[in-house]
Amino acid sequence: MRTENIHLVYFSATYTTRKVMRQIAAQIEGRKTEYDITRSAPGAEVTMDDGDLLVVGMPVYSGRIPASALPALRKFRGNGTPAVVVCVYGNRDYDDALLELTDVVGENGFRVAAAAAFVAQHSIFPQVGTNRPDEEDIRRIAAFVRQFRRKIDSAADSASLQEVVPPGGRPYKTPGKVPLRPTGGRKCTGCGVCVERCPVQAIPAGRPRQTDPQKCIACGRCIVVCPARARRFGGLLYKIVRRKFVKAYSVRKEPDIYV
Ligand SMILES: Cc1cc2nc3c(=O)[nH]c(=O)nc-3n(C[C@H](O)[C@H](O)[C@H](O)COP(=O)(O)O)c2cc1C
Repeated sequence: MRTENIHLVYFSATYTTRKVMRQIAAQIEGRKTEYDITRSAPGAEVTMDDGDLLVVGMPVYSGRIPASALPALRKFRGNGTPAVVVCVYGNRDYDDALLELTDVVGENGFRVAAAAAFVAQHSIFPQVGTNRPDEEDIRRIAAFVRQFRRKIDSAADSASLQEVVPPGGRPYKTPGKVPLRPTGGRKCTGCGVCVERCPVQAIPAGRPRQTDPQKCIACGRCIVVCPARARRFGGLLYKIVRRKFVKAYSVRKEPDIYV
């Protein structure tokens, strides 16, 4: 079957999921439309049909997909339309996230023909998965694209596409609340870039050194966008958790592909 309109939908706070999605996009032929749902959802539902292919990318947050991304993700509706789902995780585990993403996309009218979990630098503990995706990951991404293209191209129609069921359990694991919040330090110039780019409006406009602990999802966006490098995770708790985390999860993991 032909899929000439490629719709790339992703949530990406620190841009590694976006990097994976753009690598995928670079390997697929067709007319591409990118929807970055990190800070906002499309105003109206986006309905897909014949000739369309949905490719969705989500980071893994506590073994799940980010809860704050779900309302926007649910705006994309299919009509038996083929879809490919991708999770990007920080070298610990993707637990139930890929299954959850497959389920959500399936419930919205898509047939999930392929799924993959790729590794990227951990956005809270950058000493884990440092500089990934790397050259080897990019080769694996290209191989994944070749595999799902072959599968979709050789299917007579979407009804005959075999759907994938990635690993994971139902009910999905309950995500633990991450007790870490980035804050601004003395280098903060009050420019407001973090206030504007925070996906959940957790940084008060007049007081950008602070973070609203009720709203913050610890995504790390404010750290990577700060031009003065003034924001960071800090404090004793962070240092203790980081030491344990780096010790436990530094052995390199490789991507998993389900086609
Ligand atoms: C709140 C939070 C929870 C996370 N939970 C996990 C996890 O359960 N397993 C894992 O391997 N990585 C986890 N990570 C790391 C991210 O999945 C990883 O860094 C991802 O590449 C971030 O994507 P982004 O750059 O597109 O925001 C977590 C990151 C954050 C911010």
